[in-house]
Amino acid sequence: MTRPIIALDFATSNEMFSFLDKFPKDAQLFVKIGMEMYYQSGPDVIKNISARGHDIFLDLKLHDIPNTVERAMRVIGELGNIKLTTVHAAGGSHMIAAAKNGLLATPNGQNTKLLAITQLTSTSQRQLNEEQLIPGTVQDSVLNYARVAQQNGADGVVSSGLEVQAIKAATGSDFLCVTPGIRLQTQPDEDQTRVVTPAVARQNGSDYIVVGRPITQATDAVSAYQQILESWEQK
Ligand SMILES: O=C(O)c1cc(=O)[nH]c(=O)n1[C@@H]1O[C@H](COP(=O)(O)O)[C@@H](O)[C@H]1O
Repeated sequence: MTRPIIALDFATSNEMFSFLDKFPKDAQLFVKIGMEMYYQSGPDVIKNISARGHDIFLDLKLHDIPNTVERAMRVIGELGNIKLTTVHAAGGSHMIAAAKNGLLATPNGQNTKLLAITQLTSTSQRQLNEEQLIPGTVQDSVLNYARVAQQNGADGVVSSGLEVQAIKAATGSDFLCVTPGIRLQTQPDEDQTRVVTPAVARQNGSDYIVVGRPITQATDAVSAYQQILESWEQK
């Protein structure tokens, strides 16, 4: 069983560290550093978190021309201690392949798994058809991106839990499915549109769930984490 990944979306590193301090000192968490923390604190935040023994998902969602992404991924690879990192699949096959090459170019990056974002969990059917002008269902688009990602060297994808069964059927069980947009039934969706509970993510075959506000904004963060963990581990 993997641990739920906690999205550390905080405005300052002080806030982030006081959140982490609520957990027992020997708790080995799996945490996600996104744009907000990384733009603010840079590589230091990675060093400080891995010094505490936590595993790191660095989620910068790169989306640029292949050369730029390859060079940026080389820098991410050199940071070391990054288990998972992301690009947008919409950047295309050449960009995904370049991202993987960038990681493979550094010894540390060879241990970093590359994930492609398919359709963000905040994207609705209407936005897909009317704003992105992509016809068909969200699942069709997610599956298309998952195939392109797999064919170009990605190790997995990020999608909603609603699409995981279909992705696994199309790509095989080793291709990682990472699932944000996680909410317990009683929790508000906020800006997410394609949400599932941890239990449903597990039943559908997700390898990892990513959970932010339901834990980081809870009055009792440790018990909120426990509740998510129990739902995730439930058969
Ligand atoms: O790449 C991601 O992690 C991601 C992809 C996606 O499609 N949807 C999504 O919500 N995320 C991230 O997952 C986290 C979800 O946060 P909460 O909605 O607060 O649980 C945020 O850090 C998002 O940036």
